[in-house]
Amino acid sequence: MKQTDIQSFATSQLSLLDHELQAELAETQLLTSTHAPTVLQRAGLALLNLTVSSQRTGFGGKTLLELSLDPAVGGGELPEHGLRTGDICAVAEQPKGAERKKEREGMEKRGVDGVVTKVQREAVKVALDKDEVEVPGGKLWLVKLANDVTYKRLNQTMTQLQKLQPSEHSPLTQVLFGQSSPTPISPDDLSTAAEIKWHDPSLNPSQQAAIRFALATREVALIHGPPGTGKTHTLIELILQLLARGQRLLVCGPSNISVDNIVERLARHKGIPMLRLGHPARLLPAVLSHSLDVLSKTSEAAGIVGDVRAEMDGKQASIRKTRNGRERRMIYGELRELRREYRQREERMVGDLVRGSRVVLCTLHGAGGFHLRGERFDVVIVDEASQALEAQCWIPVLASNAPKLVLAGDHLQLPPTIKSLNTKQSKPPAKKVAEVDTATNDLTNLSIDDKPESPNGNHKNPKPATPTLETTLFDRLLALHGPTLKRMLTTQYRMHETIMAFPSQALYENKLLAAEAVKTRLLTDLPYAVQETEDTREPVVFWDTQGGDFPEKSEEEADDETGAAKKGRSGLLAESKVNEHEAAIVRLHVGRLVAAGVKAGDIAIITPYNGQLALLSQLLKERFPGVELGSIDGFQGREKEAVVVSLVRSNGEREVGFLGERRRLNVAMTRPKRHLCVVGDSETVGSGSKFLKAWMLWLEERADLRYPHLAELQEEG
Ligand SMILES: Nc1ncnc2c1ncn2[C@@H]1O[C@H](COP(=O)(O)OP(=O)(O)OP(=O)(O)O)[C@@H](O)[C@H]1O
Repeated sequence: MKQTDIQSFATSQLSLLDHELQAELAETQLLTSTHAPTVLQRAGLALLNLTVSSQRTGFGGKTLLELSLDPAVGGGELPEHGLRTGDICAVAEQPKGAERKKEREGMEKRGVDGVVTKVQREAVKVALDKDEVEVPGGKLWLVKLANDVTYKRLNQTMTQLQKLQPSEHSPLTQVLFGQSSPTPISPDDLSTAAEIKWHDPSLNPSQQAAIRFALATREVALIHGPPGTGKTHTLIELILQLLARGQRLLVCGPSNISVDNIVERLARHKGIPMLRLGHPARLLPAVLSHSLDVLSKTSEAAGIVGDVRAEMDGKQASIRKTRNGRERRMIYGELRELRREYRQREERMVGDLVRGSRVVLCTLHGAGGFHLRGERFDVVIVDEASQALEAQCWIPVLASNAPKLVLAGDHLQLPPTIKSLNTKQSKPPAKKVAEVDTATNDLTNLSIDDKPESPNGNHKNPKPATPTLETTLFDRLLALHGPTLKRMLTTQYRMHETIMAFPSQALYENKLLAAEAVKTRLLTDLPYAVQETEDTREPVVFWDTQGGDFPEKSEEEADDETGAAKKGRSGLLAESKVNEHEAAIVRLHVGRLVAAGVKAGDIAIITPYNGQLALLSQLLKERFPGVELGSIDGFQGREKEAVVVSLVRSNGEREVGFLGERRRLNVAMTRPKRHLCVVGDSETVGSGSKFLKAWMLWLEERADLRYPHLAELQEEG
């Protein structure tokens, strides 16, 4: 790519991002203006009948509100709601009665915006965005807003990229855009890397090779980690090795959980000066002690900052007590002064902490915060890079000024969540970008993509198609520079070798090996008593429902038949697929596993369709408490001893919908350790794509095959 290509890349990303934002804003606005508050609450978009139970000063000098149920409605535990830490929301007076609609239209104007910082059983905490706002009185509600913060930062980043002058293109940027080729790794570099003293002597050869490669690389290295191959394990060793070479590192992941995972493991190695940037409310307990907020409380400078904070808390409390307008204004004035002072002191202290850290860890988004301004790093490491938008990856790249980038991920699992509330498949969906860690399970719109693609990337094509938002940096670099840029981890520590066989053959060039410890592990080898049955001795079971007796239905058809009320679903939130007979097979199979002694907590049921998920929950939750139910997408990154997959699609038209996305199927079939049970119609599913056809044939040959009979199901059910 030439200079103009970098510009046009950034320009096209900006326009795609804007398009997404507009779609999201339109959707949220439509939902909140056309639906009653109770409907929004059931749909997970609002929380009603709240009151401010406390108000104080939080990190960054922001006002923190604690909202609990109004005692007038009985107080106590909050009802089920969909608000999560990190959600952007408005706190506003709850509209009532006939004026409801009119009032809601003005809601955003009257309410105050903030971010959810903590969700508890009886309270939700919100950090307000603006400094001087009057918190509305009376009965309040909390409404989710479109998350434009994410977009704003992506937008800033792409604008920065767009404006880079050719003289400002670092060698890394040039390689990332194909203006130059990666520097060949010299024998000198490799021989230095050969003298490695490993912290973890148990690393396997492919992990060692990936680390040597990443150490020797000048600009960019990709570590390709198929399921269970110890990608994070490898990154920890890489981080230790880079530190031993005196390098300063910025380590990021797309979600808080991906970052915390690394912090937790790194923390086991004593004495590493590391700092976790990010809001403490979102952090795991073990990670907290390395987080900025805690360090700033315990460090020396914290005393001085704490004094101002206490004074501010006092003022906040007195605001809520006084009703006198003049007095309130005066207190607000004083608060403003204090806040300014607080911020100055805090920034100085934070600056010291950041400068003193050799490893800074944060989300990709978090790397764009002011804390890193002007900081320099030697290497940026991004874990789960194939689950991040390319624009997100540019945040730490530009913020860190680092000459070297290491991306770890698996581009053959699901890409970042780009989704829409509009689930009609017939028209092109308006998509939205969701924060990966707050992703819900609405899956119906991910792109159906079964293009033939070499796992090495299509590097023979020198002109890859114009990247869309979904094209990850990982994918784009593979297409641009080919497989020389990556090293693949090949020993997996999760699956029985039979479970591994198909994904290895179909997606990973037949290169996966099962580690000795897991290779032949069955449910009967669990560390507790499990009876040997025709199920527990099989690593892979396939219930083939072909023949037309197990038809799918749209969720609406199923509801109409049972007369079930559509709880809080509007046209925008509805439309999925269910397969009732398949659900009965799942119940039968799980029942048999449990009867043989497999603990319910060791079993997961996953399906691509929300409708089926709801049905399975109804059927199984009470009967088998402890069995985990989830969407395939939500289960990425997870594992279980036994996994049952319900494929749902069974129809005369042979439509497979988003089963056509092989990366989704890959995730589904690589979650189990000892037992995979697939329930599906080989005729319908096998017609979906070459990949699905191959999978169905493989299952017919290699799995323990079952042909279900309706009568038998009814008997056992
Ligand atoms: N060299 C090794 N020897 C023994 N066990 C290993 C080795 N490398 C990784 N493991 C084990 O494999 C499992 C998976 O490792 P890790 O969590 O790092 O994998 P991952 O690739 O990041 O996971 P995912 O598949 O979710 O991406 C862990 O239980 C880890 O302890």
